[in-house]
Amino acid sequence: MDRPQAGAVHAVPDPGAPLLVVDGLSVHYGSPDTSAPAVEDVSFTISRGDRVGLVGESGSGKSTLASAILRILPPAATVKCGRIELDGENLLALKPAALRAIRSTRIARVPQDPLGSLNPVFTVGRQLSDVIAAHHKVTRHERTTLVEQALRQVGIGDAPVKRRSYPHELSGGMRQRVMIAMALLNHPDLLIADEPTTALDVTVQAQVIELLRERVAKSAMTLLVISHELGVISELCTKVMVMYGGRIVEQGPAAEVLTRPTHPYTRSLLDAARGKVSSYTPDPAEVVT
Ligand SMILES: Nc1ncnc2c1ncn2[C@@H]1O[C@H](COP(=O)(O)OP(=O)(O)OP(=O)(O)O)[C@@H](O)[C@H]1O
Repeated sequence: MDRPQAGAVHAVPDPGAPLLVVDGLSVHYGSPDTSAPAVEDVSFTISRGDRVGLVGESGSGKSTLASAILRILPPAATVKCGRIELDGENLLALKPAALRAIRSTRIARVPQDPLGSLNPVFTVGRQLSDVIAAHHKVTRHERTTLVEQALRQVGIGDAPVKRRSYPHELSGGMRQRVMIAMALLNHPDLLIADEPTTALDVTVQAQVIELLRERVAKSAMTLLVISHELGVISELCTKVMVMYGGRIVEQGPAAEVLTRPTHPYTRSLLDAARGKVSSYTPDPAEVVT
């Protein structure tokens, strides 16, 4: 299945054109007057076909930034200022119905915790089928065929059996495969994978990374991977953005940032990934790029 037949026809995208533009974005939990920003004055552009990794330690603001892009920030959060545009459309100005239409067809997310993201009382097949039904007018029989194709594409061989399974009946790796299938169902322009392997066993992590790499390459999809692990980023991404304290402190091609980092925090991340004891204390005089 490359695209459900009954869907809207998108214009042929121009590879390399800006897809997501984030400009001067700041997010606070609580009042901007009394709370420190979780994301502060963040700007970047992701072009079509880019595979971008967002890396940084816990609490650096990665998930807040992803939630702001997806417009799923909790009520306590406020976007103080900034712009988020997808193909020139201001996501921050969209009404709920327009947002629902964009989610899963234009931007989709592979979550950190597949068990918490799947509904425990419905089979995985039913949940995949509902996502198709929300956006495409296809018969029940066609939906079943599409669901089984989607499961096979993520390496779930016995799809007719597995689609009848409830989430708790599947392994963690299998559940994450289902989430990837769900995210890819409507062929989004941008796939946001938020710590896609963190909840998985080490052996399964490698399989899920390989699956993501294969699916993204096959569909020439634009990818934003969020991870605190440089290994995951280096496996999947062509560009890297490094977050620290709510800011992007360094960004550039993965080959450069991961071999010749310019910011001391990125150097400490790389040292830690290589098993060297390393710590980073910000110097107030440091230039933030
Ligand atoms: N719902 C919330 N309410 C209040 N503060 C929050 C909330 N979520 C995140 N924060 C705060 O915002 C800052 C950024 O957190 P965020 O979760 O975005 O970072 P992260 O880099 O994604 O971390 P992790 O890798 O642990 O998920 C942290 O100081 C965190 O404590």
